[in-house]
Amino acid sequence: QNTVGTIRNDSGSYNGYTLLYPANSTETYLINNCGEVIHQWTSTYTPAASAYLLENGNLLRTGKISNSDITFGGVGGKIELFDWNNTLLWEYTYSSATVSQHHDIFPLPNGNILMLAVSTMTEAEAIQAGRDPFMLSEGKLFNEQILELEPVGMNQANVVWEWNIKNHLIQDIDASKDNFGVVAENPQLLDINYLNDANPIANWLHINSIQYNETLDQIVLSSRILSEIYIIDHSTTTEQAATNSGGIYGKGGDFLYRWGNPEAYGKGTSTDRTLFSQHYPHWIPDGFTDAGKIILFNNGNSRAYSSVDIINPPVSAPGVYIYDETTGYGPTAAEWIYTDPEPTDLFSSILSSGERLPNGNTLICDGDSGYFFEIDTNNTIVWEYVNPDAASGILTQGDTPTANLTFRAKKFSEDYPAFFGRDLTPGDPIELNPDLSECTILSTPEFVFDELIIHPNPSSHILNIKTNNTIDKIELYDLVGHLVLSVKANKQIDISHLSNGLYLTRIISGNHSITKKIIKN
Ligand SMILES: O=[N+]([O-])c1ccc(OS(=O)(=O)O)cc1
Repeated sequence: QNTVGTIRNDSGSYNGYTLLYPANSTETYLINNCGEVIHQWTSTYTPAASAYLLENGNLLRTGKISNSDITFGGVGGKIELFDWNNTLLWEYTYSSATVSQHHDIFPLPNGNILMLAVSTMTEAEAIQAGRDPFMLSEGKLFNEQILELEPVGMNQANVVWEWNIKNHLIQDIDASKDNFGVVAENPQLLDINYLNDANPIANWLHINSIQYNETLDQIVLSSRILSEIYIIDHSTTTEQAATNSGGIYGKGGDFLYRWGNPEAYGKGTSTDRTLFSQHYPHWIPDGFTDAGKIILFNNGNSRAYSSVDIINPPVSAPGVYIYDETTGYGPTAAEWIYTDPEPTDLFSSILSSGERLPNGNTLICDGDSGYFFEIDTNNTIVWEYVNPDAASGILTQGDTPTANLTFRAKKFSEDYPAFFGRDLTPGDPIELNPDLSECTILSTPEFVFDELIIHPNPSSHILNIKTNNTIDKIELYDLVGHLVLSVKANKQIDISHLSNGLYLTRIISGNHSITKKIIKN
């Protein structure tokens, strides 16, 4: 039995490439299901927490730089963008005595980057914002902010949008302050004095994730300490985002939705909690099982087991969340919950993730053990991998792993555009003295083009090929296998000179191809 690297690869596993960015390592790896390294990037920094492989093959990665003033787990301060060949294209530093990037970022479709950060409120500012003066154990309080960065040059950015939690607070202890009000009547605001039984530290929210839904133009955040997730509008201007009006949903930067701990907004008690220091809430992508719902890793602090949960927020229209004056935001419970058959056998108090895969499997990262596992639709474990790149260095097969934490696991399909035209020849596994005797890459499912349509068919003259994938080459074969036509990078071919009959059209994209029948008439 292997102790690190791939532990299991059964026939039901999803055959793709997994991005691995160990928390204590400067390396980022792309591995196949046997744990063989397909590609690797090297930074000078360990990650703040997250990293992303972009569709163009670039790696966008957070980095941890030292900051003696802002020190909580997940503090980074840096973002780096590498191309496929590990050339640093851009870097950005957001770190000082009073601000820091931390945990997560999100690459937007337009090339901008959403960045999570804290900025320090002084004791006086916190009290002016309604914080109970007895709840300022560090003499400061962190304002959580989101900055949208438009990269400029090699190491600069324009901040093109901004949101700050300090503009969306409420409190019921000091009527002399502007934001005094009834917490239970204002679920769109955050009670600055709700501690959820935590110590009154500066990092009172510990936001650990930012994810984005392009269709809705909404952002979902996750607070580890308050055990709540929050959805806000991204369609606002920066000015609107500081208020309670404007944007597609008309609420400015106020919460559109919150879930996990209704006690936080006066709609329940601690027994109504459904989330426990959760991580990585994100919308399941279109085309996947449970698309549009929110999946997350529910770490389970204070209940001592972790789960992966899917919730389906009730809406009256897309992105418009139903609020019940008595019970608050629904649903009352998650729609799907995965726990280990022996629930306490899966427990990670920090980090971690769960994500749906294209074939309906679910990939789970037990972060504090650096353990990735994939379950099929019957909850059977079909793939297991243990990160061998630990704080002490690269582990050897057979070692008992320690300090090999991982923030998230993300598996990409073989047809993810980043892989087109790349050399994906497997190298060695990461671990020393590897043992792949039990592992084979079991299946190479046919490459699926994203909605490939050939029309008209039959055709006497022109064939049009409609697909979002890049077409590198089109080949036409007759029924005895002779190549009769070969066209480079085109979405249209002229077949008027061919004799009538049946042909096979082979469409090539990177190192994948698909073959379709067409009729010339
Ligand atoms: O040890 N860390 O690197 C670490 C610990 C906690 C942490 O915050 S959490 O909310 O993601 O668990 C982030 C990073």
